[in-house]
Amino acid sequence: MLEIKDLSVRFQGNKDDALSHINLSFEKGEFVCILGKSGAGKSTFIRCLNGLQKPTTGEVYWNNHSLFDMNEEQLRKIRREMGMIFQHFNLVPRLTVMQNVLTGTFGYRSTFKNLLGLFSAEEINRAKETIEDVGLTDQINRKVELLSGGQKQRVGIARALLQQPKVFLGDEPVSSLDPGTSNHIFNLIQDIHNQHQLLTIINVHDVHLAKRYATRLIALKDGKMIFDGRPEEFDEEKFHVTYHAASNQLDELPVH
Ligand SMILES: Nc1ncnc2c1ncn2[C@@H]1O[C@H](COP(=O)(O)OP(=O)(O)OP(=O)(O)O)[C@@H](O)[C@H]1O
Repeated sequence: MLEIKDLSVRFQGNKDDALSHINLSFEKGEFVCILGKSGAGKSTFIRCLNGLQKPTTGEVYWNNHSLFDMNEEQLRKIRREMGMIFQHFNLVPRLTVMQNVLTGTFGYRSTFKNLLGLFSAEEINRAKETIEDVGLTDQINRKVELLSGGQKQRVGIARALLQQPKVFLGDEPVSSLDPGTSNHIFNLIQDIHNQHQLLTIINVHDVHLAKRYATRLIALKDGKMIFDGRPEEFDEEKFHVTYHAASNQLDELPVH
């Protein structure tokens, strides 16, 4: 479904790769968490998957089509199939829950319609259902700036869901939330993942959370993939290597 071949990214002016020769493939139904300490390359990786970040070398294939050979219109179509949620929610604070969620239809509509803010009855009904799915019906007409962090992330999830995505991408979606709320958000993501049989790929700092929900873990360190396996295989030693060991020890470690 999603295939990454020899993907490397080096930002202009940097002497090291942010991502270095990553090879991976993902299938529908997998719940993948990406681990790694700050600066390991997690966000850059997620941004490559939906074409927001162009690699220096390598390819990302979506159902056998190269993302980086596509024109803007083709890429826009693919992005509709990729719902994305963010650490800082990326909502419009002065708009209501309903208005924010309806922006999830933008990928499907002409710019002219977007500017006029026209939504069909069908779109409005679907948005209402999605807001109900994330448990925010009682907040539907409230401005998003008045909501808690957990509620804001629910709006972000509802907006992504309205796109009817096949892939759900998360860039540290619970890093701004307390542990209890993070659990609730992960429960919700898991329910949605199971119900719609998605491919879910999420960056996360909390290893316990990742091990509880993921079916597959990937660890990055200094842009290199140092682990790819089942959550139960990510033991104390792998944890130490991912978060503490010096980078110059990496060459001695096999990739799992
Ligand atoms: N736009 C940019 N220009 C230059 N360097 C960048 C840019 N974006 C990221 N980097 C560098 O690329 C590397 C990987 O960054 P990235 O944000 O992907 O890491 P991360 O694992 O997501 O970190 P965090 O957990 O702190 O969000 C870092 O060394 C970072 O400084």
